[in-house]
Amino acid sequence: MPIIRVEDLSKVYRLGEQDVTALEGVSLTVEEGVFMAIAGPSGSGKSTLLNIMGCIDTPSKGRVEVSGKDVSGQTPDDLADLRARTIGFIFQTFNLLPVLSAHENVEYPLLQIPELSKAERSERVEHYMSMVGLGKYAHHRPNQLSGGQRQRVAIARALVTHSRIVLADEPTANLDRRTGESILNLMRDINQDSGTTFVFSTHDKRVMNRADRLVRMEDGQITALGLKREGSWIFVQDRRKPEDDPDI
Ligand SMILES: Nc1ncnc2c1ncn2[C@@H]1O[C@H](COP(=O)(O)OP(=O)(O)OP(=O)(O)O)[C@@H](O)[C@H]1O
Repeated sequence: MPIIRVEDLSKVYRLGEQDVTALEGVSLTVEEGVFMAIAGPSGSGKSTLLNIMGCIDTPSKGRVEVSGKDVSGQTPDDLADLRARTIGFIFQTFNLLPVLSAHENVEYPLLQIPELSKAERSERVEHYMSMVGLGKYAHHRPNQLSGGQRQRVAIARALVTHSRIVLADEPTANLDRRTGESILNLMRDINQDSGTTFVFSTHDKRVMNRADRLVRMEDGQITALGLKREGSWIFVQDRRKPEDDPDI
């Protein structure tokens, strides 16, 4: 069963007197366990698509299913619960709370799960902090951590609720190349070890080439859909123009 399915999505933002079409007729199936990259130029709709798949934004038109459930009929409380228990987010600017320690940042989403005791929360936080290699940094505040370490905290925070899906908006954009690679390796290891589905947007060709599924976007539409087979991309839908980059 696909873990996310979107059908004929459109999103129009009203900006003053103008309508801006961010997505137009986007349909996509995300199978459980994939490591999927969404690539495309700035303004092509990558973040809008991720936000709608993660139920933090709603489409103007179209259908969104998460874990087989149509989310359009759900109340804001149901959606908050679905997000809290199923979906983790990672952002390019890390989005950690500056006044909280690394441990407290990771613990924060667990406060929305009332059946967990304080001891269970601590045990989970320690497990994920050590999984991302930050066991010794629990008491550091974000401004006492490097960019790569902050993104590791964000990864632990995304996983601590036992999310089956992690959506990451340009997770390596603010990191130098080596640190970005180590973050990507960490995400890939977690994907392979635990089967957690990852969908991430990127501009970076090296990052997209690490994926096993590739969605190419242009002007709010999907122009190509790639599957990795024995190290090469096979495109099952391809509406790219001849002047587009042939590699992606
Ligand atoms: N809140 C908003 N209000 C108005 N227009 C918006 C809003 N959010 C996005 N847009 C517009 O929608 C289009 C798609 O934006 P989106 O952020 O999804 O693109 P993107 O591919 O993620 O870009 P980038 O790579 O620069 O982050 C753009 O034209 C953008 O200006």
